[in-house]
Amino acid sequence: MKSGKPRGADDGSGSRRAALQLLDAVLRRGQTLDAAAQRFTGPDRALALAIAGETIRRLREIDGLIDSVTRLRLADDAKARMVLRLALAQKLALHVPDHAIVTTALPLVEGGPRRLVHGVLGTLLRRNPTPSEASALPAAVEHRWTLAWGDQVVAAARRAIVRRPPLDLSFVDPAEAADYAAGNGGVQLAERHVRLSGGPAVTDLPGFGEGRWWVQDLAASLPARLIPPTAERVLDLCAAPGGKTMQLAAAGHQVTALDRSASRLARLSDNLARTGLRAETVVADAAEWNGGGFDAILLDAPCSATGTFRRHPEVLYRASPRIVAESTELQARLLAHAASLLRPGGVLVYAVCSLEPEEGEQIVAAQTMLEPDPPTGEVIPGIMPASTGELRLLPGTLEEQGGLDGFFIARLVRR
Ligand SMILES: C[S@@+](CC[C@H](N)C(=O)[O-])C[C@H]1O[C@@H](n2cnc3c(N)ncnc32)[C@H](O)[C@@H]1O
Repeated sequence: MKSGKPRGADDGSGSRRAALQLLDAVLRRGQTLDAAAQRFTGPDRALALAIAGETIRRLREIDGLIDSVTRLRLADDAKARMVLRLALAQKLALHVPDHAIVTTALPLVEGGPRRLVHGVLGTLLRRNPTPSEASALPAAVEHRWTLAWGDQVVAAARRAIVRRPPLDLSFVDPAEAADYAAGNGGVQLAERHVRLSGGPAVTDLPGFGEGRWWVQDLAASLPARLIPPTAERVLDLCAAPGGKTMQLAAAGHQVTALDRSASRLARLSDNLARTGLRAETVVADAAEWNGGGFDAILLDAPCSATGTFRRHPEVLYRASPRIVAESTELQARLLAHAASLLRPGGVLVYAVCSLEPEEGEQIVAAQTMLEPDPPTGEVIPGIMPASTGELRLLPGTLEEQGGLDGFFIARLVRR
């Protein structure tokens, strides 16, 4: 290339090679993007993550483009398809110029299907495709969610997956939120919570260093809002990295935060230190730990996390029926044990960031130790629990305000 750069200077190929490895790790080996990206540390990392992430968001839209010009359908895991996917994501979502897309794609198939990739890419780029406002989800997910939630929710999820989700901040001091929103181009959608639509890196935002807030999707803030304000001793089960622990501590509860992962609890302790909040921390298995008599328990159970697909689109390619079934077995055990740690009359809030009813409604319906404890009125403006006390947050909820992660939340009481 006549770039005038010294040999070895970045010509963009390092980030594309890294993106190819990330895509392979996610689609063929079932890893998360963050876990797969840990091996990359240099300047290529951010661009590689952006390319791989946008590819996964628009995978079916992109595959449709590729299939519209190949005579024989390329196998899903063919290298030519992988490279074309990355190239088209740069075209549709990242505004990379066509010549840069081509010159960074071809070295990835050197000694392989170079002519095929060059031909298909050339044809598609000449058509100048534009990004659509919705992209289909993996077929298995669409099938499941159509049965569980219906066509309109699937249509909303197709729109949500291609949109960049907003950044939500939870404030230590609720009195600060309104001024912060006004001063930083945000909106306050609920008490203590500010939504920003973009801007600098989180660590560069005003107030991060002083620990005035932490990042937390608005939906993820709802479970702790259902803990009765009068509860003194509150147990946060499966607590790390501590978004809900900080909420509970900021609301004035005496919090015990338990997680089985010591390294994730260390992150929770760092978060508490940054925000100046306090909680007792315990490394233990929540299905076995025996310290009882709590006034309230928040069980944020491990799950398939399919509700977080706007921030982690790859969850939709990972959450197989086997992973969901493994989660449900653990969730049922955790809920039964958590119920035994409550004092009589104590309240338990069960939450999962999952859009699979097996991990939410069905877990609560199958337990026998607790009864529904419906909260009255809206939890936050626009979000009303069902008469059973359950909250189901689906794609399409508060869409005009930027949407929410998918969640299931239930408030229950021990009689
Ligand atoms: C959904 S995340 C929790 C997020 C956290 N509540 C928050 O708001 O930041 C699930 C957590 O469950 C923990 N976990 C999984 N199985 C567990 C078990 N058997 N006992 C205790 N913690 C467990 C994981 O280590 C992970 O930190």
